[in-house]
Amino acid sequence: MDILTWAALSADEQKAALQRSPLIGDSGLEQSVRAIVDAVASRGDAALKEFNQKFDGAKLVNISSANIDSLRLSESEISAASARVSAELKAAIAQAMANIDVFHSAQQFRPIEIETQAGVRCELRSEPIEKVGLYIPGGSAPLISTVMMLALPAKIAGCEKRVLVSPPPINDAIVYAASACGITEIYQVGGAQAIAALAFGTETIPSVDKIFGPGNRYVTEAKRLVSQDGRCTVSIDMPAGPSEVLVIADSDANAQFIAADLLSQAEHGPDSQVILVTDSEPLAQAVNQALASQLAALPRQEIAATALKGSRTILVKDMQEAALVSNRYGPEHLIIQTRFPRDVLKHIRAAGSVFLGAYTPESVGDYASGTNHVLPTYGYSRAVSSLSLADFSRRFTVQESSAKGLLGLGQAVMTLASNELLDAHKNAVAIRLASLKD
Ligand SMILES: NC(=O)c1ccc[n+]([C@@H]2O[C@H](COP(=O)([O-])OP(=O)(O)OC[C@H]3O[C@@H](n4cnc5c(N)ncnc54)[C@H](O)[C@@H]3O)[C@@H](O)[C@H]2O)c1
Ligand SMILES: N[C@H](CO)Cc1c[nH]c[nH+]1
Ligand SMILES: [Zn+2]
Repeated sequence: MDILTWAALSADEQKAALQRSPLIGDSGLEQSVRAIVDAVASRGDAALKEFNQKFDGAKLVNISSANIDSLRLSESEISAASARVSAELKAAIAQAMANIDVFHSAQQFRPIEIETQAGVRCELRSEPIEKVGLYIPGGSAPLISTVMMLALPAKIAGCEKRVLVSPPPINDAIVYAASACGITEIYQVGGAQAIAALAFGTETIPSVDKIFGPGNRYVTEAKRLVSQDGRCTVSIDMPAGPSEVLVIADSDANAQFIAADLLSQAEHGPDSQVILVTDSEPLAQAVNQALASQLAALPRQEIAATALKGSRTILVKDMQEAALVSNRYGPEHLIIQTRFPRDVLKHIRAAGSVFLGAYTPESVGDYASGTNHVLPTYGYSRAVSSLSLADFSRRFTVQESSAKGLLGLGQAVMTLASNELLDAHKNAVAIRLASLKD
């Protein structure tokens, strides 16, 4: 990776050093995704089957079990797929599920009920979102872990209808994990077309209230488009696009560990990005050497090598400057491999998920520590939170004023209404206060 010295860069060069590959605002991407979304909105299942053939058809050759003409998996297909999953993988899924369950169950909402002034009671309540759609990426790697990250919180939150979509041919372990997490509605369709189906509904796939899940640029763009489309009313979790990691390291850090962590995200896709920020030039050089030797042994070396081309190392003067650079980038994942990682953590203002110390590779959070791996990318971690139980429910307020409460609050409300020139608002109070004088 190129090694840049932060202090020697102009303001524009610093900006360029923290640039991702274009995703949002790419008009070519928007146009092609809009065409897919419109086709699904107007032609439903027929369009889905055409796109399945067009974008995923090549993978279906010689796969007899992949019947993409029936979009929904039958009960017997679900059982058969589950039976093909090894006992070892089932045990790993069970261990991951237990940790994800513990961490997300601990996030249960606590209602608030409070008297703001005598006779005026305010409440904050929460209800599960009724219908949720869960997108599981499957283009270049079958993300079994994403099933657990979405399906478990949806179940814990109490979402009644939980629909899962993933590109064909759907992976057996994705089907097994879905079933283990209580999902019975599984559809074989991916990409922008799957997102459009969840937004508008088709003859086979039901529309949902909120769409969750990460994906490539087509999926992420489709989520953005449908969430702004006047023809449907669907929310999305967040822009969770191509994976990224930023590692902050000092001279104490292990170059081999860092290279392994950088490659773990670079292998996700050619548009993934990895950044090393360090105050040690010898470490930066050692990481570059380790990257070269570890990359050569990876099956997905072509993908990772492309991602590394768009990645870089930034040399800073100290850990405080490292935190400043990281905050400006707002990484999806932040790994801190320094002598005192919690001291650096104190300065962190923007990151989707943080991994502390030499023995916390990002992989543990990706799969099984218990935290959620669906995280904001593209700098959105500055304002958007990592996925949690709260995302699967909606919060709403309740208020109740007694007659005494209205006597105490009414005049202030009427004064505010008068000053907003909204007499009907004022009258709604005045008519009641008058009735109390009778
Ligand atoms: N941010 C997060 O929380 C998070 C978590 C997990 C994974 N990810 C990211 O998810 C992504 C998964 O990507 P993927 O590609 O492997 O799987 P994917 O399921 O997101 O996308 C595959 C689909 O893309 C569509 N597609 C492919 N080429 C197309 C084209 N030219 N035009 C229109 N549509 C096309 C196809 O329909 C295909 O089914 C990776 O970038 C990974 O880094 C992010
Ligand atoms: N690193 C991804 C989130 O950006 C999640 C993942 C799933 N499997 C492996 N990794
Ligand atoms: Zn990962």
